[in-house]
This record gives sequence, C-alpha cells and structure tokens, in this order.
Amino acid sequence: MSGTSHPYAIEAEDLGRKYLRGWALRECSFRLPTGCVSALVGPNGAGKSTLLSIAARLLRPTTGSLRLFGKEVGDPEAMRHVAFVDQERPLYKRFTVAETLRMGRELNPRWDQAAAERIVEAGKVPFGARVGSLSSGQRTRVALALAFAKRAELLLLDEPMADLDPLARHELSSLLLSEAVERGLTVLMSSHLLSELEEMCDHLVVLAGARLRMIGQVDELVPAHRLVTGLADPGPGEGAGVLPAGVAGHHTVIESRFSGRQFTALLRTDRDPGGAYESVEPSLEEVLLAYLRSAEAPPLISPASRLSAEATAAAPHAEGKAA
Ligand SMILES: Nc1ncnc2c1ncn2[C@@H]1O[C@H](COP(=O)(O)OP(=O)(O)OP(=O)(O)O)[C@@H](O)[C@H]1O
Repeated sequence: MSGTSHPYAIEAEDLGRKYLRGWALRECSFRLPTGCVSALVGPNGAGKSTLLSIAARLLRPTTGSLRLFGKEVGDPEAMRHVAFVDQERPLYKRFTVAETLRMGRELNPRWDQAAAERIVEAGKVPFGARVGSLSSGQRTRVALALAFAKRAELLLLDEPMADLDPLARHELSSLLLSEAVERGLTVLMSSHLLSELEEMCDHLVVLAGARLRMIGQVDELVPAHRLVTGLADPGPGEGAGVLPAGVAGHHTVIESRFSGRQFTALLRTDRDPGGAYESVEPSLEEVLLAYLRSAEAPPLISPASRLSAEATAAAPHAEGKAA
C-alpha cells in the first residue's frame, strides 16, 4: 500500500464508542483527504482522544468502521503508515533518550535517525538523560521525534503543542508544515489553541457532545457563513427581541444573540440577507464558537468530507465488537 496514492487517509462510517456512562463518540461518518493538515477541535470530553485512539487502533469502536488509506484499521499494513502521539506521551521512563530512539529504529523499517536526532538536538534534550527525568515539554519533543522519524504518512497528534514553550511550538509546527507539504503527509491534530490551529491547519474537524459538528477545508467552511447584525423585531415578552423574518425565514441560523434591540446572528449562507442588515464574512473563531455553543444547529459536513455511496457499501460494520 502506498498511503499517499489513496485519496482518503481516513474514512469513518457510523463510528461510535460507548462507555458505561454513555457515548464518547457517536454516529461519526466522514472522510479526511490525504495530504491535509487538519485541526481536531471541540470542548473537553467531546470525543477527540477517542477518535484518535480508534484511528491508532488503541481502542476498538462499539459501532461502525474506520479505514486508513482504504484499509481496515485492524490491518497491520494500515498501521505501518500511522504514527500516534498520545496525550500521555507513553514512553519507557527508564530508557535514555538515545535508547528510546534506538528502539524506534529497531521497530520501524523506514526509520529516519537523522530526523529524530535533529528534533531532539533542537530542543537541547540530552541523549543520555532518562526519559523519566525529562520535563513534560522535553518528553513531548521525544514523542514527536519518534513520530516524525517513523516516516508515517498519517500523523495522529493528541494536543501535541500543549506543553511546549512558544519557541518549540513555532519550530515544531514549521517542521510539521514543511513535512506535510514535501511528503504529502496527512496530519490530524487535536488542540485547544485556536490561534495556532488557524496558522497551521487548512482543514477542520469539530466534535461536540460526542458528535461530528463540522468538517471540511477551512477556506470552504468559513465563506459558507455570514455574520449579520441589525435591529431585532419586537418579541412577545418585555424587552425580548426576535430575529426578523427576513433573516430567520430564509437562512439556516446557527446562532443568534441579542443585546438590547440589536441582534447578531451567524447564518449558514454565502449570500447577504439584504434589507437593513449589516453582513460580513465571519472569522474562523466566530464560526467555530457558534457551532460549539449551539448543539441544536445542524452539522456542516462539506461535500468532499461525505462518504461516497461506494465507500459506504464497501465498509464492513463493527457493530457489537466493543473491546
Ligand atoms: N476509559 C474511559 N471510561 C469511561 N469514559 C471514558 C473513558 N475514556 C473517555 N471517556 C469519556 O468519553 C468522553 C470523551 O472523552 P475524550 O477523552 O475522547 O474527550 P476529549 O475531546 O479528548 O477531551 P479533552 O479535550 O478533555 O482531552 C468523555 O466524557 C470521557 O469522560
């Protein structure tokens, strides 16, 4: 299998994971194009780590299926092309950094020792230090060095930048981007740092309440919305305004807020509503926050992110195979 020759790095169909307390991930169907750098965002407990862990085969789904470059996630061939940096950065604490890299070299036929050493050296992490004695940022750097040197075609990164200092963040995100461009690498990385994601990612996967809320290329998701302000119509109650019919009646309203008689609404439309309303293209942050705050708003799955009928027909189901 050549990962990059397949158009989709990930295809998930009806993917779900249930725990005793409820669903951590539910009815998740999408595909992620090969070569994109995708931000996986959502509030705490949204299901981001669960999705990444299923894709890294550390967790079995309760429902549905997931394919990597067209192969079932359980296929050993598929896993050779995937590197996962877990939120816990699980490394052998008693190994030195050099021993950790040596283990990586022995386990991975495509290992790039020079790349691993470059990443470790750039952070001035001593090769002789035991992993257990490193700071959390230094451990993250070693975990990222292992992931990069594996020469995987899909990098699954769970909050990779969370404990790095600003310089290290800058350096490693530049590396990530240049690798993605040069090698057609696909990256799916979770993060809560929106500004960082905006700089790095061209694609977005948004989860909330265990469900997929939005997915697609940033430059198609954002222009699909307008942020509209204007005077609200008087509502039935004292002081409470309502959206004018010209706004609410013709567009999908993702979120609306009122301040005095003024309303602000995020609409899913690429046209100005006209009338006496001001309308601008929202920022990525405004779109994202509106979807996260409005659980009842319909999800937005871009056409390129939808599973094709053939993919759906070909995918076997994992119903009842919970680990
Ligand atoms: N081993 C487990 N047993 C029971 N519930 C779990 C387990 N792992 C995760 N969950 C639950 O599944 C839900 C999704 O968790 P997950 O770790 O995927 O969220 P997340 O989006 O990665 O959150 P965060 O941003 O805080 O890292 C949460 O409600 C969590 O409590």
